[in-house]
Amino acid sequence: MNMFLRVFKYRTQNNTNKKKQESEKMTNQNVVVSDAKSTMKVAAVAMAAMSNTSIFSPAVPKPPSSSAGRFVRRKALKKLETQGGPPKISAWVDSMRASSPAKSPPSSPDHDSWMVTHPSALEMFEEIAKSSKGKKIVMFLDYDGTLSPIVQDPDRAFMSDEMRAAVKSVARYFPTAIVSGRGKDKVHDFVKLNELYYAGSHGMDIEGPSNGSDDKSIVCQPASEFLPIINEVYKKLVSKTQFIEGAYVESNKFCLSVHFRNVDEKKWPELAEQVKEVLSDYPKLKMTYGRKVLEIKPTIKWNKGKALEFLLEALGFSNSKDVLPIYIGDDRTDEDAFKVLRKKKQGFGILVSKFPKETSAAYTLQDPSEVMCFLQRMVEWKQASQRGYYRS
Ligand SMILES: O=P(O)(O)OC[C@H]1O[C@H](O[C@H]2O[C@H](CO)[C@@H](O)[C@H](O)[C@H]2O)[C@H](O)[C@@H](O)[C@@H]1O
Repeated sequence: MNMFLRVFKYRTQNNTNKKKQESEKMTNQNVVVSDAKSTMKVAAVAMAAMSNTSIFSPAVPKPPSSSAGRFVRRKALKKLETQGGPPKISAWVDSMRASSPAKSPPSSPDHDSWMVTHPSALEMFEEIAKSSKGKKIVMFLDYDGTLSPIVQDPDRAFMSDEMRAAVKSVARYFPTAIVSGRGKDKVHDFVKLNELYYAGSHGMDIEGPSNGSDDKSIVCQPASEFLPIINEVYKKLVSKTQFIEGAYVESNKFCLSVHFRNVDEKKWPELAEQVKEVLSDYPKLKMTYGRKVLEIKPTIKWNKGKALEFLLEALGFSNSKDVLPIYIGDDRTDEDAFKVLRKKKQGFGILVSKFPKETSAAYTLQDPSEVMCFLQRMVEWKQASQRGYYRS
């Protein structure tokens, strides 16, 4: 991508009434791209993406009936996150439990039937490779639980050197983006590769690869106006939770994570109470449940799916015939990206999970070590096909 940069800033306040209402949620969008024409284009896409209120319900294969309880629990959790009015603390705690439900072990009937509807991306590699014929593959990778294993201490979720080498090789052949709930700089510090795109804060902080100077090819920060209240809430949450052993509030710049992985379950109601109390003063913030974490985000219509769409457009791949996006992730927040791909009938979502889960992903990988194998296989396949050895 050409690196002559211009900065384009726009505000949505002066738009139509609908846009005015929307702008209460998000008023400032900063976009930097390589030339004025594409700047306008990318800005327009971002605007369109922000104002799109429709939520797609893809034709996800029906889960096996024996898993019904788990899927009903997920639905209840979603309802709790999205419905208006403050839920009771007991409901919060139920949701905290539901966000880490009991697992069906691999080889259980549940697991076996799930693998039929969501086969292994390694086993289906030939199919995936075949469907990329004539298309440019773009890789999207979540970080925690995908490139690094889930660990007790969020600050020590390091990725292995072998994984780093695999990601580096993939990025040599395919544009590659890291899409994470972490702050962009923090996830960059973990990954340590300058040649990638980074979408931190659940996609609310996007930056293109550095060209060696200080310039960046793409910058998109749709939640920049929320920075002051996020910082304010961060301080309040740190202060309110400081005496709850094991609680950890992590600042992810445009969003916050309140970790309860190391908090005794008996203390979860107390933690929930404190968080609820702080958030009651901030109606412009919303909360969702992640893996033993409460995620606090601005109430804007932006998520990892929007970040994926933004990046594809910014990379010049708005024509779905030319591109095969592959998105690999393990988290509920990755489902927004899987849904986008399913809706567009474009590319594949790959869920990283050993256990059956409700998902819009087409394929699965069991854990980060399988993710690494998949990335290595992509590179070997690309090298072989460049040498003309690969027949599909
Ligand atoms: O979008 P992601 O890259 O998957 O980030 C989601 C959250 O990941 C991190 O928390 C999770 O991983 C930690 C380290 O393994 C684990 O201790 C924690 O329980 C998990 O929830 C990160 O710390 C959060 O800020 C991210 O939002």
